[in-house]
Amino acid sequence: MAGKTLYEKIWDAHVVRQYDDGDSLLYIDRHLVQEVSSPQAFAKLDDDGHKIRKPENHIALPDHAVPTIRKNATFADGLAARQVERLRANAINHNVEYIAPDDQRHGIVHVIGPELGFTLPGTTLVCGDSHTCTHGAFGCLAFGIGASECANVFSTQTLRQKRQKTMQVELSGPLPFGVTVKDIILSLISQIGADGGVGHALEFTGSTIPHLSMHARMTLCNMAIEAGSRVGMVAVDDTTLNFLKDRPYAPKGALWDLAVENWRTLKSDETAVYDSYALVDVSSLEPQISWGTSPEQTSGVTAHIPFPQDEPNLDRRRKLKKSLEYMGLTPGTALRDIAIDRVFIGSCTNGRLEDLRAAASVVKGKHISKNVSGMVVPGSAQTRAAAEEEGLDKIFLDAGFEWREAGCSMCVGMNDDRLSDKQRCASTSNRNFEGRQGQGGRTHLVSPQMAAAAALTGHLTDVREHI
Ligand SMILES: CC(C)[C@H](C(=O)O)[C@@H](O)C(=O)O
Ligand code: SF4
Repeated sequence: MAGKTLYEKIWDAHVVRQYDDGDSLLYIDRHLVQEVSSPQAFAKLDDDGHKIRKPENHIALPDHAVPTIRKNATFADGLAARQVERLRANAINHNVEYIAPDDQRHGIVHVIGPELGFTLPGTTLVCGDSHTCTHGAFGCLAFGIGASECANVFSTQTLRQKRQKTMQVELSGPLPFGVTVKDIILSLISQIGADGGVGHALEFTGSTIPHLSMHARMTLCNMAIEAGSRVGMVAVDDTTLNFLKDRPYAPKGALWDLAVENWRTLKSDETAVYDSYALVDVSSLEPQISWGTSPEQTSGVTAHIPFPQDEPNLDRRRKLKKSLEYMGLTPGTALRDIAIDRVFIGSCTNGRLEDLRAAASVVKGKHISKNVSGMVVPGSAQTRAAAEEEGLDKIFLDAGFEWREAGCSMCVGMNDDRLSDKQRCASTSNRNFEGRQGQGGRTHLVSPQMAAAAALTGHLTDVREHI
């Protein structure tokens, strides 16, 4: 008999009820609540006269709309200010722990969940945010949900869900010089497409994984949703356990030992069968750059902008033309010749300490191009403090970058950090949709090292020539 995949193990352990149509009612262990997606859920709760069933299983914090200059902070607009204030009021009203922007534990939900040890292996964790897949790096079943689902989790601590198919994504070989996990996941998405993972829970496996830190695994799982998959997972190993030990919300003492015993079983059985399979030959990768308006429109740094007439599929050809028009790019241009105006280093994809270290190592002792304005935004207050302890802030400031406070910042145009019309940005975030970083703004997704190198030269460039 076939064994179970990691996804199936955690799923089965959380089924409360099985419905005739194949849906399952799942028990939800933990819920992260942010300001953009929660107002309707709290309103529904209040309208129905319901209380939150287990307030201690939820943490609320604002990240999307918070200004990243906190002193004399002004909000981008009335909506942003209202969202943050409503979250605070709703959380207090419902006895949910609220982490304010000036709290030392503050940050982007997907950065602080793991930092606090709120994200734990074997659990189900949800948030009204599509990048909740990030937490799957800890061998937990984490996925983004909609506002009405948030209301269900509040009042019942359960969710009715359809079980996904499973996809094994094998990463093979060591990371070459100058190549990072960001390049792995961008390359996977360009290979299988932005819809390649639809209906599937991805599990990243293979010889590359044991060498990846938790920070790197989170970057990997963060972008599962950009391949169309709500879930991205990595099995538990010593790296996972070492990261979590002694974190504030992680179990302690005998409970820790008991938990570890259970968590060690959180890997797919040898005999497990996945519904589909993809392979990334990591050892042959080069640094990647997205050049279009979907993360799948990505190529290696040595490539050129494609010619739409070479695309045989008419629908794809039309989309390609439209992307290049929006991006203001001419077919045949070398990616390395594209001049940029701005650099953004941050987000829940690449705003963690290792990312900042990597970017700092490229710009140390140098100065960014006079044509570029650069911004570094740590993913959390703790990340910011740790970076300052190592002097990374000084390296960035000396190089001409701005050093901001934690938040989603220019990953998404919901706060003051935005691109203006036609501004071009090398960004470490995860989405390059039209208008994502500000109306008319043009985004190139890259790794932190690649973003740092682009800041130095004023154009997209190959980081391998700068380290
Ligand atoms: C605003 C929020 C709900 C959204 C998401 O669902 O992911 C945002 O975080 C994003 O990255 O696009
Ligand atoms: S940093 Fe970007 S991707 Fe992550 S939660 Fe915020 S807006 Fe979404």
